[in-house]
Amino acid sequence: MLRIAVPNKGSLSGPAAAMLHEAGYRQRTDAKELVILDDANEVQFFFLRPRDIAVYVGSGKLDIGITGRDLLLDSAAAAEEVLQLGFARSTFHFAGTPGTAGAVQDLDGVTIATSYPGVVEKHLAEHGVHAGGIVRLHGAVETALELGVAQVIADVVETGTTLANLGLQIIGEPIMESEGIVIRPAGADTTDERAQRFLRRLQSVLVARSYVLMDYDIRMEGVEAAVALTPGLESPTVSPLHKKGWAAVRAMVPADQAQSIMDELVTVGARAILVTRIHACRI
Ligand SMILES: Nc1ncnc2c1ncn2[C@@H]1O[C@H](COP(=O)(O)OP(=O)(O)OP(=O)(O)O)[C@@H](O)[C@H]1O
Ligand SMILES: O=P(O)(O)OC[C@H]1O[C@H](OP(=O)(O)OP(=O)(O)O)[C@H](O)[C@@H]1O
Ligand SMILES: [Mg+2]
Repeated sequence: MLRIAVPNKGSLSGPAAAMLHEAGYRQRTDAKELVILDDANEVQFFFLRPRDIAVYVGSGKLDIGITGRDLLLDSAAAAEEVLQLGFARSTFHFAGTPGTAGAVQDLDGVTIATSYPGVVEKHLAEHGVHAGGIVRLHGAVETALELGVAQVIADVVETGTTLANLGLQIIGEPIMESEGIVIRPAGADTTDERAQRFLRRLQSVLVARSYVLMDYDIRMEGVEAAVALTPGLESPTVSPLHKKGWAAVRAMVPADQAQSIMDELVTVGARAILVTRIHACRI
């Protein structure tokens, strides 16, 4: 039985549950369920606080976990990233009232409030900066400035709305980029078939979401120019049409390029171009 840690709340939990459902795994129907067994797939899911997931996986008590890259780094757990999932994307920044500081080098002796002291301490050490102190908070970190708990904050920024609403400005370069990731214990057996199967299923969801299937008809003499536009993953399927001198082509194309590829295909003579969503796949 593969034991997998899944975020039980916060920005990671909804997208993680949706991805696992799409990958064919049983998910909980009640948010109060903390452990569920998916017998058919031989996995057990443990719904844990996102911040604790790297700790459990790093200790080897669980085989795999879904968490945020920033949470993994903050925990300093002996776990490693094995797959990026593309959701809960955020950037981690220092911020303060305008004029407080221009770069990380200006933070010598400055008090910094954050929910991610591990990430901040590592970044300061890399830049040889000695803060005046780090105040650990569990949320609503931006408010620490108005309440005088710290002079600067370090926090997650997604749209920048929270900072803008409080009249705060980003200081210096991003500390790190984060997103939902899959982690395994450091040095875990990479040939473990059960873990590989789980990772393959999630990778397949990522591919199914980011590609579409494109079909079109084209005269034989136009096939080479057309397949150059739709090379597919391996190579496109080209089949003869009943009408002499014509072929049908089928290829996977990146979903976000589908419209521009269709524009190009029309110029090389393609007709009846159809785009279909991919429900599931294995590549
Ligand atoms: N507004 C946001 N947009 C995108 N990702 C976010 C956002 N806020 C937090 N995250 C990401 O979510 C993960 C933190 O999850 P966690 O559940 O601890 O906090 P949360 O999503 O802010 O939830 P809450 O604050 O309600 O507890 C981190 O990887 C972080 O980068
Ligand atoms: O750039 P934005 O789009 O405004 O998003 C960033 C905000 O979202 C998160 O807060 P959350 O709502 O999770 O509350 P919290 O601070 O209590 O964690 C994060 O801590 C920032 O405050
Ligand atoms: Mg939050």
